[in-house]
Amino acid sequence: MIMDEFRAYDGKCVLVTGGAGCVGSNLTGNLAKAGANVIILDNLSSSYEWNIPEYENIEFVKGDILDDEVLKRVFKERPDYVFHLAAHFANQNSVDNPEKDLLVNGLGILKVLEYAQLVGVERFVYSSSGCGVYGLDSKIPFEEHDISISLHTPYQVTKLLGELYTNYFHNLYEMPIVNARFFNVFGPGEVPGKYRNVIPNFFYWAMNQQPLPITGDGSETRDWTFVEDIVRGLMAMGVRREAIGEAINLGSGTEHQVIEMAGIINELTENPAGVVYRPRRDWDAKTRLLSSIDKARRLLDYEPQVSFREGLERTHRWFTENWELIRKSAEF
Ligand SMILES: NC(=O)c1ccc[n+]([C@@H]2O[C@H](COP(=O)([O-])OP(=O)(O)OC[C@H]3O[C@@H](n4cnc5c(N)ncnc54)[C@H](O)[C@@H]3O)[C@@H](O)[C@H]2O)c1
Ligand SMILES: O=c1ccn([C@@H]2O[C@H](COP(=O)(O)OP(=O)(O)O)[C@@H](O)[C@H]2O)c(=O)[nH]1
Repeated sequence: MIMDEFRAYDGKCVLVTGGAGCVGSNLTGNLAKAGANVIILDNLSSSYEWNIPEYENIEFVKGDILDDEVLKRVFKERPDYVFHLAAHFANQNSVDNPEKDLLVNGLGILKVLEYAQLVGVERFVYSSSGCGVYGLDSKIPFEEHDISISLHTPYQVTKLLGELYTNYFHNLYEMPIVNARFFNVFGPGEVPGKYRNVIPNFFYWAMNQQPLPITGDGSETRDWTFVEDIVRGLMAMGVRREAIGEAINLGSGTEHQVIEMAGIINELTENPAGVVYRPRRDWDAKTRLLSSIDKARRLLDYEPQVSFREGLERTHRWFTENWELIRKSAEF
């Protein structure tokens, strides 16, 4: 996947907070392949060390973004680029633990920005969220200007807050920030669990031959985006000048229904148990999420490469190859 422009990372120091997670483990592997010296700062609160790619140019520092001592240690390396992915994840977790959510996603990003400002980074890329910034009053497909401040979970509030902080550092200190608005990411690297996304959890239950619980009527849609496409978009955001100061959607630009996704997963895993219907989650007001990716195409030459079906097949392969580790790690 290495394109010519990603050679800009060769020999550079890149800090990835949350680099052991789903997106982070895929991003750090590709940065390492591009020749970067990668530092992962992650407290493993929602990820596993076995998931970190093994390259000699990846250093893993176990620690918390709220801990000044560990922040001083990683910023002493004077990173050229920061990808800030660490977060308290995600909606249901934030409804259950709203104060922790604010601490990590609010105070956490503020601290990382303060240290990034002190050392003077070439780029600070923040992983914002489509579900966090667009609301019921935003027009579908969501364009970057059409944001909402009528949100439904603490996580959505704090993902938006993160953008307000990055914009503030850009406006006052001219920090070269980019706000990457991910739509529902899926793919190898996301271990199932109580607070994880639907696709890894459906694979887990299907591989255990359990029925897949559809929370709603199954007609709900999401703009599921394969993690490798997200990584290509992120790496372009790190090097493209046109991206500085911008918020840019990273999605697939297509939507699929939950019932379709469940059917493919049951087919791939040969799960005879089918689906069961459960009530919609009380905070889950957005029955459709769909990105416009025109801006990403224009500014980044971004083009999703992996179809939904192929992405699910590749995720299934990862589950099969890592089943014992996944089975031991998944907590519900
Ligand atoms: N996955 C999605 O569908 C999606 C969609 C929109 C936005 N995002 C955002 O993208 C980023 C990455 O998402 P992901 O799916 O890889 O999530 P993830 O939970 O797999 O990764 C987040 C990582 O941050 C780490 N972390 C949490 N709190 C920390 C702390 N206090 N200090 C240090 N590390 C900490 C976790 O251990 C984990 O490895 C997050 O910021 C998330 O909000 C994800
Ligand atoms: O156990 C579950 C969890 C989620 N969903 C559906 O899957 C979609 C995506 O849910 P997820 O929690 O992965 O992401 P989010 O709702 O935060 O976008 C939503 O339409 C949910 O209704 C589901 O049917 N069963």
